[in-house]
Amino acid sequence: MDRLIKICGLSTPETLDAALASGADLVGFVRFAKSPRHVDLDTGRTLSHQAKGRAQRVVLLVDPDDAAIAEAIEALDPDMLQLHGAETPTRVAAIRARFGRPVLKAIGVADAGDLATAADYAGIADYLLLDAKPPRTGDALPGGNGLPFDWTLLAGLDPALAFMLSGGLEPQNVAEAIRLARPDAVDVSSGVESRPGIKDPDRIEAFIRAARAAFAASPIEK
Ligand SMILES: O=C(O)c1ccccc1NCC(=O)[C@H](O)[C@H](O)COP(=O)(O)O
Repeated sequence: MDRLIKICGLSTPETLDAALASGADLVGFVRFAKSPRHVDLDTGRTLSHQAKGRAQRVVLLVDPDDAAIAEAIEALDPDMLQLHGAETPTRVAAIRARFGRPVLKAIGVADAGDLATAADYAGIADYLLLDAKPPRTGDALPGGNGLPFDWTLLAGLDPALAFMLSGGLEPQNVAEAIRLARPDAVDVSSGVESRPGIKDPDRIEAFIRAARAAFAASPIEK
């Protein structure tokens, strides 16, 4: 994972095209019925076909059973699975072994103790996504809440651990996030929307431009 930019929660051909034309490295499709970004299998199939060969296609699932993974793979043929629930290291390993797709495991971070949890997945998940821990309110989603966490916590992270950063990123703050947290990749959803679930092509383009410039200005050695 090397200086990559992921746009998550794409659900229309037009906004997917904006992400691809702006140079997104990865595009994410959410399979979570309570999300305003949820795509049904037919829509996901069409979008994934549109992105094939132009960006890595990621299907996001939350605590999926094997049947939910199988139907998502059959329809979307993703390059990667993003697990955004409470999947244990054992479950992540089982999913990798059974389905043979790389796994991006999301870890909610609110304090330094959460970084120890992240380390538990090193060598098990293919990639780690350090995201803001969702608020404890009843209507909060497991992710995609547009909330940042304290990026300075990541100073305590093993420098050898490659990770993707997300949570409340937007065109205006992604450069500062990259400077402080020194991630290998960044991921955004809410920060490139005009309202929940509605992606804004201009914000997508601005985010990718800002992230690219910040990565170029902040080389990392791992
Ligand atoms: O986007 C959703 O609706 C969603 C639903 C359930 C689990 C995860 C979800 N999104 C995750 C993401 O979009 C990102 O990986 C990440 O959480 C950043 O989101 P944001 O803070 O909105 O940029």
